Amino acid sequence: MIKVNELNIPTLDDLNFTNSKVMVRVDINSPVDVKNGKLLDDSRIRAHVDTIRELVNKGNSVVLISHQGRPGDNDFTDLSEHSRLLQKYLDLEVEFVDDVMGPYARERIKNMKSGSVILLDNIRFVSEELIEASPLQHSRSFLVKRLSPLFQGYVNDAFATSHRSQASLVGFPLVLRSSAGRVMEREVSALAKVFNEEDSPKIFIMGGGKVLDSLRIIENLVKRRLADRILTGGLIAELFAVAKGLDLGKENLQVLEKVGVLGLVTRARKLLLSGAPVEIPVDFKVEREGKVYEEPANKVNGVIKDIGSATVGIYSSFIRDAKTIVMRGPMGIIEDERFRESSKILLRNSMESPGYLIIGGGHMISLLGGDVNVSSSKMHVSTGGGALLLFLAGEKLPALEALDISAREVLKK
Ligand SMILES: Nc1ncnc2c1ncn2[C@@H]1O[C@H](COP(=O)(O)OP(=O)(O)OP(=O)(O)O)[C@@H](O)[C@H]1O
Ligand SMILES: O=C(O)[C@H](O)COP(=O)(O)O
Repeated sequence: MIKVNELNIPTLDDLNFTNSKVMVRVDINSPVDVKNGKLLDDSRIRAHVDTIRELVNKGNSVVLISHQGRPGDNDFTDLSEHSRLLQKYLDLEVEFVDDVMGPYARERIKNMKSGSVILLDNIRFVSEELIEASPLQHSRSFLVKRLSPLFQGYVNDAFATSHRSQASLVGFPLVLRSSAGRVMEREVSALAKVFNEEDSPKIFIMGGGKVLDSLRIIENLVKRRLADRILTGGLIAELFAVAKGLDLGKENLQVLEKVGVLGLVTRARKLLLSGAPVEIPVDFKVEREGKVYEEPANKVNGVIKDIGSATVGIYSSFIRDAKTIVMRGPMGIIEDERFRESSKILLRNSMESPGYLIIGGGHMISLLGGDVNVSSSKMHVSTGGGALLLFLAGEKLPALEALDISAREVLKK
């Protein structure tokens, strides 16, 4: 059992499914090259291999469900390419069934042999999946009523989707014996450290462009006194610089206005006045007439693109003394290699520091070469984007709540 935020989450060690038919909810939602349907990054597919292999090795028949994209978006595709990659990494046959809960899918599931693997099609082809509703309501959905009788157990391995109260994530645990998979277990165990007192001092390095999400995390960290220091980069740093009264110049204010950040200055200022341990850059890398300059934060003349080297040095000194470091979002516009150095230096210093490092977010993971399986005793690379943000912001994750309910109500039967 994993205990986190008063929840008890069963693991595969608690349920130990053998010779059963098990539904496994994974998150293999991946960036798609819309020109040819190829996946641009398969790290999430690779992340789930050990859960699937463990279940197969115990004689279970495994039926995988996942979403890809959202209806109407150009990355909303079927899962045929995902099944090809899963088969490659699992080194096992993966039967792709281009159905979800219809008669063909149910027939194929009924006829499975022990140790076989099926991947059903995109779960978001089923309209009920996109409804945000309670576990009880979803346990009464057609999706759950049609599929659950075919299984002896359910495993949720989709940490990166655990912030969604959708049928495939919260409906099955109320009717089937359920546990977390190994990805979910690794994520929740690692991230629980953030809330553990003894893993201090804790440094949070918050960057990127999702300013409202990052502000919500910082507000939670300050309210719960979880952070010893919050080092800012990216657009969140610019928000706090403005909140501190720095004049970043018209061009940068226009950038902040355009992405709706200026409306958050009051909230940021309130945090600063409450004594929040938020550090802002002392210098920035700016671009002016096509050239790159480093300028003091109070004398910016150009468009901010990254934090400066003096700031990297100061932030690195804080990192060296930390026991837990959480990094989410890059310090600069890393799509442009001229603005990648600061993030890479801080990432390297964090990895070399004696502290435990948690990294989240697609852009930061890309600096690692995209491998989310880099989980050592000193480091955890999260598969989560929005889910990680909300977990760090102290919000409840419905999929975890549903597993806790299952442990209390289904397992006890
Ligand atoms: N100073 C800056 N000005 C404008 N954009 C910035 C700046 N610094 C970073 N960014 C942008 O932030 C984006 C990444 O932010 P984001 O919050 O999405 O991080 P992430 O690690 O990808 O997280 P997730 O996986 O949740 O998307 C990049 O596209 C980058 O260009
Ligand atoms: O990539 C993600 O953040 C997860 O797969 C969740 O996807 P969603 O935001 O479409 O629910």
